[in-house]
Amino acid sequence: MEKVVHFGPGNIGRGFFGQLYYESKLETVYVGVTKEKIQLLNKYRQYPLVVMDADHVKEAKEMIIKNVRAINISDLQKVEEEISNAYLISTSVGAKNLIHIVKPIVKGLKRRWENKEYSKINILLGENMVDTDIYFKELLVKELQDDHLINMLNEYVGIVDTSVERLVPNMTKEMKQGNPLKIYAGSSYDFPVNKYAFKGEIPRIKNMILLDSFQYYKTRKIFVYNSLHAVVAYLGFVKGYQHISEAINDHHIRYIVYCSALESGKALAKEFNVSFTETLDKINSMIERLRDPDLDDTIIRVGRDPLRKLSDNDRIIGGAKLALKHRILPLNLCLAAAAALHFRVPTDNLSNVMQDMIDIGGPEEVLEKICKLQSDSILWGLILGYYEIISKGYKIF
Ligand SMILES: NC(=O)C1=CN([C@@H]2O[C@H](COP(=O)(O)OP(=O)(O)OC[C@H]3O[C@@H](n4cnc5c(N)ncnc54)[C@H](O)[C@@H]3O)[C@@H](O)[C@H]2O)C=CC1
Ligand SMILES: O=P(O)(O)OC[C@H]1O[C@](O)(CO)[C@@H](O)[C@@H]1O
Repeated sequence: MEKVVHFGPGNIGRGFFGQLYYESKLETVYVGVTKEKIQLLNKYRQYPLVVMDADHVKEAKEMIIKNVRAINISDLQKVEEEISNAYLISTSVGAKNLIHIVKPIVKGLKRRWENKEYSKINILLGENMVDTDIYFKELLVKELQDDHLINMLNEYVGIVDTSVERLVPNMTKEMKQGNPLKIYAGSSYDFPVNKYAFKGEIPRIKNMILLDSFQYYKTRKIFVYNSLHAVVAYLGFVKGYQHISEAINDHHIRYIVYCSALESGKALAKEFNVSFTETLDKINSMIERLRDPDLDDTIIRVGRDPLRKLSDNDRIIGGAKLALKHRILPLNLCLAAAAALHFRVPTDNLSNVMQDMIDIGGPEEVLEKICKLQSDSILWGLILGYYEIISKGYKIF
């Protein structure tokens, strides 16, 4: 049985990739950081997955995902060994953690080549980030240093960006009852990937969709669908809600969410010269789906890492900049950015870092360093204006 080394045995790692690989008759070796989870995966070599049916949420289907084991990222030698004879590598560690898996991957690749293993290998990136492939390749090149090794990377390693469509929410204590490895997931099975990024034979993975226009597809996922999700979370947080379904069922919030998605969606259609109709249908159905309390999620999870979500090429500012480029005034995205600047969750480290930045340098510090905005720009003025309005407690939504 061929082996996949998958970094990140979290929600998407177990709730999506594990199933894909099991059903494609591949073995999954998870590389993680949590000792207990690694021990459990090695003890049972399987875990239960509950797939919730989108249209008949009460008819959830439980299955057992098998052929799994796990190793710790700190055990560099084992990681190196596993990569040296792997069929495929994949990730779902969170964009901010990609930097921490570069060294072990490079060591594994070097070991492959030292062993004269010159079969081509692909790295599937399962993170919510635009241009993850470009970013990750830069990290690999920096770590490899040597020109000869960089040539080897170019020749033998495919760095493939993907779009994970499935939603895996926060696991509550009740959900994990009976088995801490148990995971609940949304029903989406599709796995779109960048068709042109593979090296060698394209791996046979169930439900993998080879897309021609991957760049448009992925940017739309982040700038429109993930964006509207984040907008619900940040506006909901300001209004004191805890769940996404509560926030989206608030008429004022729903209206702003819808308008924000129109701003980025229309800008994207113009940028890529495609029709907006299909995107509009999807925006409507996504908003409806978020209203369903059976598929609920927490505002804290969806809004997690606000600094990443406010960065210049991510779901809020990325869409706002593109909108402005196409002469669409992104008032609603700016309001959402201002709300995001108020996101303060003690357990979310990046929200603490953001609040420290704001305490020292004001919201301007985030706008300049993270959003990469100029102080004389339209977006700067709009976001700061909304930030002040929210700070002063005026009700604008
Ligand atoms: N949850 C969801 O519905 C979706 C998530 N995504 C993306 O998938 C990625 C993972 O998200 P989730 O699974 O929800 O998060 P998660 O927090 O449940 O999983 C991340 C996993 O990576 C592990 N990890 C962190 N640093 C690591 C390192 N240096 N080496 C090895 N493992 C490490 C964590 O311990 C955890 O098990 C993110 O980029 C997210 O944006 C994409 C689509 C859907
Ligand atoms: O996983 P991130 O990038 O922190 O953001 C959460 C977003 O990703 C998802 O988990 C899946 O796309 C959504 O629930 C949400 O829009």
